[in-house]
Amino acid sequence: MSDQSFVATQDAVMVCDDVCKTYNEAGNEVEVLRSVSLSVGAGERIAIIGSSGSGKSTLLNMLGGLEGPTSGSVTVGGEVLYQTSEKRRSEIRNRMLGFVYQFHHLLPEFTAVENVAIPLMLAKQSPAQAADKAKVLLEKVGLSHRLSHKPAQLSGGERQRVAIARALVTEPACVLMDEPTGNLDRQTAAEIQALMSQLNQDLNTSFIIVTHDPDLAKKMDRIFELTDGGLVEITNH
Ligand SMILES: Nc1ncnc2c1ncn2[C@@H]1O[C@H](COP(=O)(O)OP(=O)(O)OP(=O)(O)O)[C@@H](O)[C@H]1O
Repeated sequence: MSDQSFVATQDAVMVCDDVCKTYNEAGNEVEVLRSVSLSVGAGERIAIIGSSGSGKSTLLNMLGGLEGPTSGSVTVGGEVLYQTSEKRRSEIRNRMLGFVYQFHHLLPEFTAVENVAIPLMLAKQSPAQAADKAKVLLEKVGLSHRLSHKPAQLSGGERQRVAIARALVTEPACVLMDEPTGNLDRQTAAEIQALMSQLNQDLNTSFIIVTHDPDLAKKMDRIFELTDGGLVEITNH
């Protein structure tokens, strides 16, 4: 199927409809998400907050196609994620979504440029083209002096910025971030926020961000809190 089959409508890049998630732990059912619904418009920036263990990562994984709900549906670019094949799901993820996790999962044997170039190569771009784009993104996150460094040669904040560059390099419709500025000092966190705003304005990228940082949450268009398994919108500012 061609890329045109991915539709990021004005109305919703992502829709999460009546999602429930229950884990079965040693015979006990643990209900983590209870009838969660969320619609994310193109260019919309959403913060998800909630106490530890409230289900934020579970929800983010579900929105990102990593873990199916017990019931309910998640639709990305008009396609119901967990009703397609695994192959199709990974195509949707690669084409439509970008991910930044707390543990950045960079490949240790590859340089910063190579780590950022990998999603483009998976999308069938030539290695030279992919490396060029990766360098541009690494410059944007302030790492032009670290292009050939491997993850072990980078600081925690630098690794985080490589992960952010990797998530953004394919210009995804929606970026999912788990504590994107958690390990960063104030100045670097502010730079990353500025980069997100720039992408949001230039490319209408949507962001869904799980965060404990109230400053970051307040900069988003809408804030939701996960509490007792439910997602409740709280008034910004
Ligand atoms: N695979 C699993 N099997 C069983 N229980 C799980 C599983 N994954 C998560 N849980 C449980 O679901 C609940 C929500 O976990 P989750 O990681 O989504 O919370 P969180 O809000 O992201 O927490 P934190 O802010 O501490 O990262 C927790 O009680 C956790 O123990």
